[in-house]
Amino acid sequence: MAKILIVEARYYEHLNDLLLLGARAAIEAAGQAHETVTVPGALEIPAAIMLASESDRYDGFVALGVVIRGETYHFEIVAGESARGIMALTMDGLAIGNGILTVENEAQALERAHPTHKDKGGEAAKAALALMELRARFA
Ligand SMILES: Nc1c(NC[C@H](O)[C@H](O)[C@H](O)CO)[nH]c(=O)[nH]c1=O
Ligand SMILES: CC(=O)[C@@H](O)COP(=O)(O)O
Repeated sequence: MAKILIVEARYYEHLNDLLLLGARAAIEAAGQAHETVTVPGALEIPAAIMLASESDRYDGFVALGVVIRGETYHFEIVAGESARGIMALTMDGLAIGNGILTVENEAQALERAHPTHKDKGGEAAKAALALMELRARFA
């Protein structure tokens, strides 16, 4: 059984709960195991994945979080740099699904976080599982 580490940036509690529901359901439907760790914000997710990957305990990773645009340029930094960090780790060979929502408002986030709506948490988990399968195929 493979083990996936879910790294969640718990910036919006209720939205993260929905993303977690979807991600965990997808992993369990695939018959795999999961653990979850929490970081303060999306900017900390890439570092948390990097640190966890050094343990060799996990076969894949799912990044979950919500970044909602505010008044300043900080949205671009948080959204862009968390995505860039995750992509860099993915290109370094880690199987990571990116479920960090980068949206204009809470309504957009809710629609995408809800597992019975756009289920971006489940989508990210399925992406990580797909990369894990590809890695096994090419091994
Ligand atoms: N505004 C949001 C943040 N900001 C916090 C950063 O992610 C980071 O934790 C801080 O800059 C300290 O390094 N994080 C989110 O996940 N979502 C936001 O909307
Ligand atoms: C995405 C953010 O960092 C944002 O929530 C922060 O809000 P503000 O730009 O108004 O400080």
